[in-house]
Amino acid sequence: MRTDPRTPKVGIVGSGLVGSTVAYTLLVRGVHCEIVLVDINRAKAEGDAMDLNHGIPLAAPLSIRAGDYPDLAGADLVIVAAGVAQKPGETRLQLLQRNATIMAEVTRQVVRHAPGCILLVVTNPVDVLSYVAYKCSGLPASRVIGSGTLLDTARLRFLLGQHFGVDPRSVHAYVIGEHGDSELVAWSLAHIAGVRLAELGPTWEQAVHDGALQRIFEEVRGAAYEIIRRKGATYYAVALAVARLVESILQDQRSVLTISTYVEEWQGIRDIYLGMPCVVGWSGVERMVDLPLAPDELEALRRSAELLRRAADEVEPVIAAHRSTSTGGDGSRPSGSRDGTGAAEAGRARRPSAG
Ligand SMILES: NC(=O)C1=CN([C@@H]2O[C@H](COP(=O)(O)OP(=O)(O)OC[C@H]3O[C@@H](n4cnc5c(N)ncnc54)[C@H](O)[C@@H]3O)[C@@H](O)[C@H]2O)C=CC1
Ligand SMILES: CC(=O)C(=O)O
Repeated sequence: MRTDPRTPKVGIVGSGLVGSTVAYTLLVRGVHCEIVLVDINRAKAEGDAMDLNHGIPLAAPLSIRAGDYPDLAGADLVIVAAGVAQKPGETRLQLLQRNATIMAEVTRQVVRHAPGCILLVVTNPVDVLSYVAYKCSGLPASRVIGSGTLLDTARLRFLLGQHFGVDPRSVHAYVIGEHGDSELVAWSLAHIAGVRLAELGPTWEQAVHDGALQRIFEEVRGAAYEIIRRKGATYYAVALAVARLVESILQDQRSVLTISTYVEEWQGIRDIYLGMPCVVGWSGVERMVDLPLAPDELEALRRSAELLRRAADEVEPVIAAHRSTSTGGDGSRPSGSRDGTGAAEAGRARRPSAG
């Protein structure tokens, strides 16, 4: 249980389409918190804060303001959605070189002012940039989280719900691996009401034989490309995914969500961030679920991890130039917060350790 009675403080760095929609979603969902918007374009953050504040009387009591990095002091959670987004036809990995430096610089600033925070990376390519943030922040891996395949998993559940004619919230299925072209579905573990898809009988047989599941997977994997081709960006569903994560963290829900998490060593996958179901609560990632994947799924996951590892190697110079000198991203905790209160740090330190 979270014992700290303060109103939780959430920073959003990058008040663009995604960042500002996350703030809007937190407001509309009535998530109890104080929000600070930071953007290199200060006027944009200020305009968003004004616009959102005008909705408070119609939604929920909340404090939203624009600020700079020092205003993040004492933040419990900082969401990073700063950087460039894909143009039509561009892959997420093609953003890597441009966004890695931004992520490294943003991370150093955030940790300088809010060392007790959980860092939640949304900027793409989210898995590699979560790795960059981890290495440059010096925070323990449990407190550096990427939004990972949470959005892809929601897309998958929506489409499977449509296909099988059930509420997508009753569909349990995970997209894992890269939030990108090498992602995969853990089909062998997918189920509806405890009945594995593979055991749904004629419905499943038909879905496999008429290629429906393959089409659903391709639709999930290609969703961002299709939306960006039509309207230039995606932001509503990702904002809901991030808000869901924020709720799980701030309210210590310990929900199982497919976030991007640090895998030190698991089934031959080493030293990389990638999407896996994890228990997420007030202290961040409490544990990764040890999925009993089918052999072909494990093989596909390893291939996805290898691709992410090669991408991480490409930004090693950026990491080397920005690596935390206090801890080197080795999992140890940076020394106390610079706001002098140590509030967020102390609040987390008071929590009982996870199972
Ligand atoms: N992980 C996911 O599931 C998703 C990730 N994204 C990613 O989120 C990122 C943001 O996308 P959008 O909001 O659509 O882009 P956007 O262009 O609307 O917003 C980006 C914002 O970042 C700001 N910014 C740029 N450099 C900065 C810096 N150094 N410090 C502070 N602010 C800075 C810009 O001024 C702008 O307001 C992109 O990388 C996009 O690919 C988008 C959708 C889903
Ligand atoms: C842009 C992006 O990463 C998505 O919508 O999945």
